[in-house]
Amino acid sequence: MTSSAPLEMENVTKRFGFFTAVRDLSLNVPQGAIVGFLGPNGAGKSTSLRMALGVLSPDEGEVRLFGERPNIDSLRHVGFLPEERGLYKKMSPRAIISYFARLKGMSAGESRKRADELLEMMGLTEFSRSRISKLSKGMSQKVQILASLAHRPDFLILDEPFSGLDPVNQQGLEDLIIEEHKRGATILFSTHVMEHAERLCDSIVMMARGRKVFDGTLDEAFGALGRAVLIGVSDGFDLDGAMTAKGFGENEKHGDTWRVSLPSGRDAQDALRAAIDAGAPITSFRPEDARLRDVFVSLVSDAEAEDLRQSLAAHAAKGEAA
Ligand SMILES: Nc1ncnc2c1ncn2[C@@H]1O[C@H](COP(=O)(O)OP(=O)(O)OP(=O)(O)O)[C@@H](O)[C@H]1O
Repeated sequence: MTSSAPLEMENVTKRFGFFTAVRDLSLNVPQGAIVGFLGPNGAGKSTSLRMALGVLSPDEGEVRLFGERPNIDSLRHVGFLPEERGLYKKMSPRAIISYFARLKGMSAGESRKRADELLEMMGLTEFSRSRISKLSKGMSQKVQILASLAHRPDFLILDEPFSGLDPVNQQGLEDLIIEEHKRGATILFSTHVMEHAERLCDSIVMMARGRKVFDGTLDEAFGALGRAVLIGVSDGFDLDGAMTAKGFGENEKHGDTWRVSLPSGRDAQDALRAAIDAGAPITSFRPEDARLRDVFVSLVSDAEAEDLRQSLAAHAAKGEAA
């Protein structure tokens, strides 16, 4: 296998008619990484993943899979779970999984062995010879996931793999992703569910309205949100005035608790000291425990606000020109 990164996208744009679904996207999925691809509905995730596989061609920019434009050879090393689910209803899970493995070059004997092993891992052994039509939606989704990775791909691309699974099966899928990663696979998966990304990923890429709004490690994502502490005070104390005087300018009140943003170079202890020095009657204190969900909401709303600003500016420019 080549030493090039499993996936590189450079300034990729995709339009459908006048609509730009993906705008100037650059990203790099390095060998051995688990990357989460996040974004609200319609952000352009599936379109980007389809371009990564060569199912769609970009209008601008370049896609490289293991250093080459997606082609039959490079795709042999890739496993893909599409967003659209669907399997041959009359086949059994065992037959489907081994069929997909054989399509990617595995021998008949090895593919059946691998199918049995995977079905056991996902608790599906007793259904291995049933027809897909007899399985629940979640079960057939698990079979489709197993079919995508049966040939032990070097690079696994999963489009919304967790959607439609109950919490137990979501946990089972997290375990499977970790197993695949231990085996040596690089993984890129899209999701709306931040908690999976928080638990599994080395780094994340966030999209909103076709644009990349964040690309970095989880720590960098939390850093992008800005840190804060939550300070509870009694007797309607004016913490805002006190903290502003001590250089903590951004303070929001939520009931008796204030959210005090930490300016760069000041930490939680500095904020606590400042509140004590100001004589605040403190009833509670804790550094804010930011979640990926907060980062996501903040970056996505920034991107939406920027879009609105640009479209208003374009409207105004049109008006002036008329
Ligand atoms: N073949 C197509 N023709 C026209 N528009 C399309 C096509 N495919 C996608 N789009 C549009 O491009 C935008 C991005 O769609 P895409 O499916 O990539 O988003 P997504 O981030 O995967 O969203 P979701 O999480 O809802 O699946 C959407 O507005 C969608 O309607």
